[in-house]
Parts: sequence; C-alpha cells; structure tokens
Amino acid sequence: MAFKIGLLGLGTVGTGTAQILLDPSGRNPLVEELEIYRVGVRNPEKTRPVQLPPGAVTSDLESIVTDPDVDIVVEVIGGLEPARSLILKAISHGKHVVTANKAVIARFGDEIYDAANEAGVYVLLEAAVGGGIPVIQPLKQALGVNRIRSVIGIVNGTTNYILTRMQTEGADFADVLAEAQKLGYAEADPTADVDGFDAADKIAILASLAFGGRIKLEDVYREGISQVSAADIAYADKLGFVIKLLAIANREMLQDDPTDRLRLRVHPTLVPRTHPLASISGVYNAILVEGDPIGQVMFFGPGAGAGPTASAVVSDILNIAAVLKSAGGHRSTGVSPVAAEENSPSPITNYPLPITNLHPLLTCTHQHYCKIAPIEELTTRFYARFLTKDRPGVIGKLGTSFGNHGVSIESIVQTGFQGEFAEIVVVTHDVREGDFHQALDEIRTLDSVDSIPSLLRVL
Ligand SMILES: NC(=O)C1=CN([C@@H]2O[C@H](COP(=O)(O)OP(=O)(O)OC[C@H]3O[C@@H](n4cnc5c(N)ncnc54)[C@H](OP(=O)(O)O)[C@@H]3O)[C@@H](O)[C@H]2O)C=CC1
Ligand SMILES: N[C@@H](CC=O)C(=O)O
Ligand code: NA
Repeated sequence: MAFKIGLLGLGTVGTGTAQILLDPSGRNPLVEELEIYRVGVRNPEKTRPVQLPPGAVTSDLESIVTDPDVDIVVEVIGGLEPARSLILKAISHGKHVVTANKAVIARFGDEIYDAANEAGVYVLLEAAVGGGIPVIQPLKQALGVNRIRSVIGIVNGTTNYILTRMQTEGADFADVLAEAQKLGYAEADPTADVDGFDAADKIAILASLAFGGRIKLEDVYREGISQVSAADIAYADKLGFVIKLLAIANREMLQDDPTDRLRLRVHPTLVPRTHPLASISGVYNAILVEGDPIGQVMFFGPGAGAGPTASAVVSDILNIAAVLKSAGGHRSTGVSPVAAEENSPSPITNYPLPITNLHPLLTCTHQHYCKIAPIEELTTRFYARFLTKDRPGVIGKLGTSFGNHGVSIESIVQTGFQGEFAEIVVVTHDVREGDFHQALDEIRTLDSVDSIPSLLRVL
C-alpha cells in the first residue's frame, strides 16, 4: 500500500523532503511506502537537484490538492496565499496535510483546524517550529500530562546566526544576513526573521500547544533585532550576558490576578552567560520548557536549513501514514462525497477516506482563546544605554528619576564616550514595564540627557 504525496513547493525544504523520500534506504521501512506522486512549483522549467517521476512537476497546484489519488499534501511553498487556500482545498478534498508554514498556521490555524477536524483529516506541522527539532510532537504527546509554566525559546535560526556572528567575529549585520539567505535559512522576505515576526508566529504556535488554547497573533508582543548594536553586544559581554532573540510564553498565576493570563513576547534579551540558552549559537535553536511535574526540559538542534527541516516534514508524513496503515484501508471504492456534491461528470470512485476518530494526540481540538496580559504589566529586568552631556551629577539625576518611579538599579556605569556625549549603561532589578517607561519619559525631559539608543530586557 503506497501513500501518494502531493508536494507543494520544491525550494529549500521541498527539495530536502524529496531527497529523503527518494532515498529510503536505512530509514524507517515505512518511508519506502511514501511515493512522491505530484510536485507543484511556480516555475516547472527550472532545473532541479532531484530527479522526479516524469510528468510529476506542474505549476497547477490546485490540480494536486484536488487530485483524488493524492493521500497527503505537503505544503512547503510558504507565504499566506495561495498556501492558505490550497491547504483548505486539500482538506475539503479529504487530504491529510503536512506543513512547515508557521505564518499561515499562526494566522489561520483556527480556520484550518476547524476544517480539518470536520473533514476528519490531520494537519501536522513539526517543521514549522524549531526546524528539525522535535518539539511540536513532544508538547502534544510526551509532555502532555504536565502543567506547563513556561516556554522560552531561541526559535529563529537566521537571527541567532546573525547575532552569533556579530558577537564572535564583530561581523556586519547586512553581510551575515546575506549569508543566511544564501544558506536557505531566511524567509522569502527576511524582515520576517529580522523584525521578529517569524519568532512571534512560532511562539504563538508553541503557546497554543503548551497552554491548550488558541492564540491571537496580535496579542504577541514583538520586537526584532535591528536595534541591537555592536556596542550593546560588547557591553552585554562585559556585564556577563549574551544577546539572544528570545520568544517567551509563560503563565503567571499571581495572587491578585485570578484571570490566569499568559504573557507572550518576542524581543532581543540579555541572557546571563550561565543560562542554558546562552550557549545556543549559529543556526541552532533551543526551546526550554518548564512544567509540573517534569521541571525543566530543553530541546536543541538545527532550527533551519533543508535537511533538518525536511527531517521534521517527513516525520509528520510518516506519522500520518502509520496511523492510516494501522487503521486498515484508507481509501474508498465508493463515490467521493466531494465529487457527488460538485456534480462531477466523472464521479471519483477511489478517494481518501475521512477518519471518523482522529487520534487525539495528533489533532488540535481546543476552541477557546487564551487571555493575554499586556506588556506594560510584565515584570522584568532592563538594560538601558544613555547618551548624556558630560556633566557632574548626571548619574545622580538618572538615579533620582528611576527612584521616583520605583525602579531599583542593579548597576550603573559610565562606559566611555560617543563623540561629545558620555555613555552610561544601566541594569535594573525586576521592575514593572509600565513603571520603567514612566521613568524613561521623565529622564527624556532632563536637559543633560541626549538620547536613549538602546533598551533591552534582561532574562
Ligand atoms: N528554509 C528553512 O530553513 C525553513 C523553512 N520553513 C518554512 O518552509 C516553507 C518553505 O520554505 P523554503 O523551502 O525555504 O522556501 P523556498 O522559497 O526555498 O521555496 C518555495 C517553493 O515553493 C514554490 N512556490 C512558492 N510560491 C508558489 C506559488 N505561488 N505557486 C507555486 N509554487 C510556489 C517555489 O517554486 P519555484 O521553485 O518554481 O520558485 C519553490 O519551489 C516556508 O513556509 C518556510 O517558512 C520552515 C522551517 C525552516
Ligand atoms: N527563517 C526561519 C526558518 C525556519 O523556520 C529561521 O531562520 O528560523
Ligand atoms: Na520542529
């Protein structure tokens, strides 16, 4: 019994996926039963590094998702449209779907999972978060009995690659980004990586699984890495930190907050050098999950790139094939309900059967939306860099303004000069974000303060 795959996209991830499927030797024997049946691309004339069955490649992707012979559609074209419509069409034609597309799931996951549950098909997305790292399946299965307290991750390979190279070699931001693009790590529009959108999509997906509710993407607070300068990387290093783009989801059950809200945020963060996430470098990702009773568990591995991401894609295909296989026949010889409904002139008589009882550990069934606390209510430490006039008493004035708003300072140092201005770096103790910003508003009015070029949170 072969499972016919309709592969949408033959770029970085699609090519890696085809390479595994075309070379099953030494892998799980079920891989031999997965057949690349059709492949959809934008430009079928392009020379490809994989040899595909004759006539398999087409630019008519709709014909793949509606093809009655296709069992599993693999969406690795990326972007929002036509990805969303193709996934929905595949579902309505009874196809199971595997996708690496976090952007589409973070925005349209509710619509897609409602449709999939109704149609009795699976939509799996292991590749969408952490590339090759198994993290989606463990959250759904192996960690499912835990009450999750927090998920903290380095979930974007491109930005971690950029920050690592800036830190270790003093490399230039634009040069390293171009390299990450060449290596196939970056999104088609790399601002999705640099400005934190990709990490926000990923933490929304992880939080939804960890905390068992849907997440509205606009509730995720987001900052990218473009404001991180070489100077901040150097000062952070002197203070015993490395700067990482972290994606954080945690549940804070405060005594005076009975609503049990989540805090969701993506921003560059000073991570103490002794923290397990501090040593994650290059394109590697890591996701630190804390729950009860397990305590801490960390998932680590390559977060982007053809081979690792394809490993996750094919593991999802394998999971679906295994479930279909253990359920016995997965095709019907009757007339397809879709063909009947569409009054098809040539009724389809061999089509994928919907599954009446979807495996509860492979599906996503939650319906309610999680409550999210606003960023102003976050309590965190801050790092701030100030440019001030070189006058006596400036540090005292900064201290007074912070004190006026209940901000307690852990360290304050004058680090040097930038032209005519003195540079002062402050690290605070834990402070309510809203109070910290009020203090900064007051500081900005001080005659001796020129500007505040950097403001970063500290883990
Ligand atoms: N790259 C990575 O490391 C990772 C990527 N992902 C996700 O995987 C997905 C794919 O990424 P990646 O492989 O890097 O992307 P690429 O840009 O390398 O490949 C995209 C592929 O899809 C095809 N395609 C794109 N748009 C259309 C369209 N409108 N109609 C037909 N074909 C289309 C392209 O065709 P053609 O070849 O003819 O141009 C190409 O084959 C994205 O959702 C991405 O976020 C997830 C984890 C890691
Ligand atoms: N652009 C993404 C690719 C994987 O999801 C990244 O850099 O992490
Ligand atoms: Na993954």
